[in-house]
Amino acid sequence: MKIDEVTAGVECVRRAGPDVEVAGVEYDSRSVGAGSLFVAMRGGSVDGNRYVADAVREDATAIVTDSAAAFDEVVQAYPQIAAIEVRHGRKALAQLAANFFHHPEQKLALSGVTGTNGKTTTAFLLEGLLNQAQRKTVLVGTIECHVAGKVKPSPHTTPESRDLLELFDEGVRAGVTEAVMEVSSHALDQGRVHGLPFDVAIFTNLTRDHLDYHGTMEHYFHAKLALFDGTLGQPPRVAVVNIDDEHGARFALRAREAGAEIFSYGIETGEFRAEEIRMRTNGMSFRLEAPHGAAEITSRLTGRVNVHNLLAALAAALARGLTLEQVAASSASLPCVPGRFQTVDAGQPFTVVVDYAHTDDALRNLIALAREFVQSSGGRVLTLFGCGGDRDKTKRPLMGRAAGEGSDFVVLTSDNPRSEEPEAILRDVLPGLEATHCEFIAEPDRARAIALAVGAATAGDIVLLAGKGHEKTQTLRTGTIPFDDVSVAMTVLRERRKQG
Ligand SMILES: CC(=O)N[C@H]1[C@@H](OP(=O)(O)OP(=O)(O)OC[C@H]2O[C@@H](n3ccc(=O)[nH]c3=O)[C@H](O)[C@@H]2O)O[C@H](CO)[C@@H](O)[C@@H]1O[C@H](C)C(=O)N[C@@H](C)C(=O)N[C@H](CCC(=O)O)C(=O)O
Ligand SMILES: Nc1ncnc2c1ncn2[C@@H]1O[C@H](COP(=O)(O)OP(=O)(O)OP(=O)(O)O)[C@@H](O)[C@H]1O
Ligand SMILES: N[C@H](CCC[C@H](N)C(=O)O)C(=O)O
Ligand SMILES: [Mg+2]
Repeated sequence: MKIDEVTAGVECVRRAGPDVEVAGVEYDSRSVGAGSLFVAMRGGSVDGNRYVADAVREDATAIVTDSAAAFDEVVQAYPQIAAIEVRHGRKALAQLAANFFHHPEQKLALSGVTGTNGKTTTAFLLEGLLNQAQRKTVLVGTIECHVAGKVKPSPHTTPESRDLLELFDEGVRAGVTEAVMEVSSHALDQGRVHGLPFDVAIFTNLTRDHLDYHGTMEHYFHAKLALFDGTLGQPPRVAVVNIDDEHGARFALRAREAGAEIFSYGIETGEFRAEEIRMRTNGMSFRLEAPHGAAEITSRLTGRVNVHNLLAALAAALARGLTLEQVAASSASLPCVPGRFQTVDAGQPFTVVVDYAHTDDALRNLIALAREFVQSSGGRVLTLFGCGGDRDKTKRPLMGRAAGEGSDFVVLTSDNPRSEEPEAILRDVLPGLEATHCEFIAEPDRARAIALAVGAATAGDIVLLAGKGHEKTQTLRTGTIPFDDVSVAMTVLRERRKQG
């Protein structure tokens, strides 16, 4: 593709160099090959402009940079290279990639889910509803990506625009007509989804997380708002908003002002409501009250948070043109999401649950649900959890408090310590946990901690293994090792059985 075609619509500060052919668009020098256009941009940890020489060595034909100095250097040192200076690297990258992949984002109906918790679950549910209606989809999110049923690994909740557009392009070529994606606050803030024309935008909830990145809840709120208020280029056609959340009304107001139609949902308020909820450990049902009728909904998912997630997915599916009859008929067969309230059963007389709760709000909801379930058996709630390293430290004591307040016994352990000292993370949790006077033990080794939690359980109890959900690895200072809560728990349960 000619450089002029790739750069069409990109706001350039300066341009120089020849009229080159572009064979690929890359934002990482390590992916550059012959004919690539390399977008060199300043990041939070390194300056991509440092890698311009590497890109040239790999036979890049064009450099787009967010640095005036780097632009001058390319013009002087590499006259054979097309040089373009832009103000915002990631916004330019999004436009360049959209041009390069022939605008697949305009050939798909895009639904985006944002919020602190529930994005993965809601996205899976919506994808399932669309698939049941014979619509081919792309799914993008934390666990994995799907392109017309083909499963692909997911390095991020929301990939860089270039990778996203490549997935969309693959989808379009496979006959996909809809894309459902999780949109993280990091992605919104950085411009990874800049220019994407969302048809439906979903807000699940806003509670404390990621303050290491956003600084304050107000900044975090504004990052998420960008999906609704036209900041990305245009507002969504429909905004599906959780009106039970304390921030819901603000999202709805700003989306409406921007021109979106609002589909509000909530358990008791909102246009899409759940009435007569009946909850079981292995499923639930309720009557969906919608603006144009009502329908009986049955699901394999359980818990109040999943009533919200289902309402969001149902409202979004209706916004995408499915009928009430279609969504009601499909909901019962939608599978549970891996690592979200996933039970581990080796025939033991108590329940073991693996869940991805990694915020204080999610932990509190999870424990409250477990409490409901043990009420009839008279059992206890035993909670194992940790906090991720190199992430929001302010949530650590709050998670400690949430765990201690609701549980009968807590096992405090490591999540993904990343570059941090595991014991230091545990120390940050203690003030909140100790304030609750709940009995607890601290064991930084997660496998050993799981054995302790399961070992402490007796008939009728619920053991919650929180924080890592579907994850198959644990990241420590020494590297990333294979680790899976479900299989560790299964091994422990089987051994416990053998020992009688
Ligand atoms: C805080 C954050 O979002 N960081 C992401 C971001 O980093 P950054 O902007 O600081 O970039 P950088 O690493 O400084 O590099 C700058 C530029 O130099 C380039 N580079 C770098 C090295 C090199 O040798 N050559 C080269 O060209 C990089 O590709 C990049 O273009 O862009 C990088 C390139 O895509 C990501 O790898 C990195 O993810 C880090 C590892 C990360 O942990 N991100 C997490 C926090 C994240 O994004 N999470 C969210 C949401 C989680 C949720 O769902 O709650 C997500 O969407 O996944
Ligand atoms: N609607 C909800 N409200 C509050 N908590 C929820 C909700 N849905 C799920 N949770 C809790 O949050 C955990 C993570 O859920 P999910 O993976 O769907 O969220 P997410 O927003 O995709 O998270 P992440 O940002 O880490 O990708 C679940 O295991 C559950 O404990
Ligand atoms: N998307 C979240 C996932 C956290 C999962 C938890 N296991 C952890 O490592 O903190 C994050 O990157 O902050
Ligand atoms: Mg997710």
